[in-house]
Amino acid sequence: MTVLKGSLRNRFLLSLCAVLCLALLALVAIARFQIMPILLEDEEAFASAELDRIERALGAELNHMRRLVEDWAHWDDTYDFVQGLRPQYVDSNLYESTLETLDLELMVFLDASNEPYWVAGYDEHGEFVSCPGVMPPCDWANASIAFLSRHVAQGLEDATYTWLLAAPGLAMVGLSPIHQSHQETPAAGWLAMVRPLSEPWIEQLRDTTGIELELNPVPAQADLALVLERISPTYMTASRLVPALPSSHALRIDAALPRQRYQASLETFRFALYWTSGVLIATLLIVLWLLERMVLLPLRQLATFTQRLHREAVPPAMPEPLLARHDEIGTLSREFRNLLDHQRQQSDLLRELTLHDPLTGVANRRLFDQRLTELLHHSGTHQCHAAMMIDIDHFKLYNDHYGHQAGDACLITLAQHMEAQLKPLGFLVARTGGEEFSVLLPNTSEDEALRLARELLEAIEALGLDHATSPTSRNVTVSIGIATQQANTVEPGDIMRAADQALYQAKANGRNRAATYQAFDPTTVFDS
Ligand SMILES: Nc1nc2c(ncn2[C@@H]2O[C@H](COP(=O)(O)OP(=O)(O)OP(=O)(O)O)[C@@H](O)[C@H]2O)c(=O)[nH]1
Repeated sequence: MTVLKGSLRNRFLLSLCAVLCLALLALVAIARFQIMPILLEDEEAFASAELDRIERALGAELNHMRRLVEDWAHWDDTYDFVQGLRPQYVDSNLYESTLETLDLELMVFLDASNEPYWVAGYDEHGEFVSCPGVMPPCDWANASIAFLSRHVAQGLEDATYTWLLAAPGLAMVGLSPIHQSHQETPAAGWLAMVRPLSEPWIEQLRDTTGIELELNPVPAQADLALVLERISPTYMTASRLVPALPSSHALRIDAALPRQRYQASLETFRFALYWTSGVLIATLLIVLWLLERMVLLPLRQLATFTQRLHREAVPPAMPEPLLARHDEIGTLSREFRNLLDHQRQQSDLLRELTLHDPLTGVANRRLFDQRLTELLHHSGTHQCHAAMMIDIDHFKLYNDHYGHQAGDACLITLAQHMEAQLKPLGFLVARTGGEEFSVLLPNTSEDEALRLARELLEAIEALGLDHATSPTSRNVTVSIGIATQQANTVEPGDIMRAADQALYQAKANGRNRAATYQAFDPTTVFDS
């Protein structure tokens, strides 16, 4: 069967493809505008939480520093030391291993007038130095000490402070007033401890937090918000500024973070997307297959059947599988078949009407001529056929006497009688005129035709249909003309003209009789 461009199958296929594309577009749009922002937001929250952890770790270090500086500042020996009462303090406490153990770069003792009393620390060459005040070799610490003195001079409350230092180097500072341990006395000075945020210290912070991080001094900015940079699908950097001293600076925490959560979520989403797409495509294919099986295939069968109806001389039968279906197509097929049957019946009836005489029910002239033509054209040269022409004698008188309706009844009675007598023998009786009948007698010789005509004459007279005004008989009688045809070279009209002439002869000879007409010799009329 030819596949039509605009066939239902192609249109469904196109429509389903369009639906599929739209559904996939919708999925992609959902992914792009709904899912991805959620994943990125989640990733931002993750980065923020990681930076919070780093800040908490820094806070814990500052607290540790706070406790350390407070311990030393609230030690009575320190209190005595800054008042010049315990000079041995230096030898017994401020030696190199103390700072090394405490991981300090510098310890500064300020006296009650906020002047440096003692300085101990590592100079720029890494050499441990310890000296009273900011004098060589402790002058390298000038900048830090000046910064601390300035802060203290600004009128700090009597409390312990910790800061992150961004300049001159990365460091953590603890500052505490020096008090006696058990007595409420005014502060005797301040103790400052500076711990460098060295690479080993940062490495330790990395170990503690499990985060790959850097601490970098940057110029101070108003906006301390999180900055996230997605370097690759698997890796990103998150930065946040934390306040530090001096105020012109800030400390930036840079963390390199894995994008595992994002990747895992993305993977899960992709997995779901692929499966959804797969299920969608499979569903559409199944729908197409079902459509093909349940609708398109039977529709094509129905279309093929209707095409064959036009093409084939013998109408084909409706395919049985279509009729057996219990769905709409089955109903349509059955109704279509019923319609066809009805149409055939109607056309049979129409043919019947066009080929039969409506009054008597016997064949009409059209059918008679048709059969006669077929018979003569399909006969061999040795076959002999005969034809009778029958005319009711004095039928005008019958009509005049008994009326037209009785005349009709008479016509019906005679026609039915003749058909009852001749049809079983395979002969065709037709009403070929008003009160004229013709009989076609295939494969019948002249003698046989004559014998049959005599039987018919007798039988009709024996019917005893009264014909009071007939000059021939008291009953209705007929006259019969007979002609035979032996060669198929003669036209159908010739045999009937010959029969007509024989009929004329029968009437001329006195009616209620049969006369034969010998082919091509109208003079040899036999009168019966
Ligand atoms: N009742 C009736 N009469 C018909 C019908 N058809 C033709 N006739 C009548 O048949 C008659 C034929 O008359 P004619 O041709 O003169 O023939 P006829 O009276 O039989 O005379 P002959 O044939 O010479 O014996 C006419 O009166 C027609 O009206 C019909 O269908 N019904």
